[in-house]
Amino acid sequence: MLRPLRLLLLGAPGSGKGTQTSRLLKQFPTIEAFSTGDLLRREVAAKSEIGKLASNYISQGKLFPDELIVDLTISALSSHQVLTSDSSWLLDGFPRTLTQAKILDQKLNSTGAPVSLVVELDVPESVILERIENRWVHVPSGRVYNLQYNPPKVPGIDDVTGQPLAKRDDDNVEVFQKRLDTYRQTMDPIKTYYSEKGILQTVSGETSDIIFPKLVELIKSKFAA
Ligand SMILES: Nc1nc2c(ncn2[C@@H]2O[C@H](COP(=O)(O)OP(=O)(O)O)[C@@H](O)[C@H]2O)c(=O)[nH]1
Ligand SMILES: Nc1ncnc2c1ncn2[C@@H]1O[C@H](COP(=O)(O)OP(=O)(O)O)[C@@H](O)[C@H]1O
Repeated sequence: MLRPLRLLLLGAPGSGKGTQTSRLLKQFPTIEAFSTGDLLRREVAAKSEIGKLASNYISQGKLFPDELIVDLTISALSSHQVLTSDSSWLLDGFPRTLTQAKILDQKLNSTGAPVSLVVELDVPESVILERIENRWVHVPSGRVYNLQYNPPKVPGIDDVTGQPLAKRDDDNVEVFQKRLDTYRQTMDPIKTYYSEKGILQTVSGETSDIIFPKLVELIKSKFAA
C-alpha cells in the first residue's frame, strides 16, 4: 500500500512513459493515471472541436497550446475527483513547458495536494527512434504495443478488446525528430524548477525492464504506507 502520491512522469518521446504507467497501475492499484497524449488522441478520434485542433499540432510534432492542455488536464483530474490530499494520481506527458508546470502548481495549491514526486525517464536517444517506428496503439485505452518488444497476441488487434490497433501519425522519423528537438529545448527549465523544489528524481536505463524495478523501489522508498 502507498501513502497518497502525486507523480509526474517526464521523458522523451518513446522513452517508455506509457509503458511504465501501465505497469505502475498494476503494481499500485490506488494510483489513477492520466496521459495527455492519449487524452488528445481520443479527442482526435472523436472528431471533437478540440480534437480537430489537436490533430494539426500532433501531426506536426508541435506542442498543444499551454492554456488548452492545462484546462483539459485539470478538468480530467477534477472530474475523476482526485484533486484531494488522500488521492494518488500520475500524469504521463505533462508538464511539457515551464508554464504548464507553474499553472499546475497554482491550481494544486488551492487543493492542499501538491505534486509530490517528478520522475524523469532517462533512456539513450539511440534506442528510442526504433521503438516508435514499431509502436502501435489502441487509442481508446492508450494501451501500447511494439512489434519487437511487446507485440499484440493477434497482429494489429488489441489484446483486451479485439479492436484494431493504430499507428500514430506522429510516429515517423521526421515528426519524431521535431518532437525530440522540442523535448530537448523545453525539458531543462522544467527539471531545474522541480529540482529546486527537491522533488525531481531521474531513473536511467536502456530498457523499460531495467527502469521499472528502479521506479518501484523509488516510489516504495518514499511513499510506502
Ligand atoms: N525495444 C523496446 N521497446 C520498448 C521498451 N519499452 C517500451 N517500448 C516500446 O517503445 C514504444 C514507446 O513506448 P511508450 O511507453 O509508448 O513511450 P512514451 O512515448 O514515452 O509513452 C512502444 O511501442 C513500447 O511498446 C523497451 O524497453 N524496449
Ligand atoms: N503536456 C502537453 N503539452 C502540449 N502538447 C502535448 C502535451 N502532451 C501531449 N501533447 C501533444 O500530444 C503529442 C503526443 O504526446 P505523447 O503521446 O505524450 O507523446 P510520446 O508518448 O511519444 O512522448 C505531443 O507531441 C503533443 O503534440
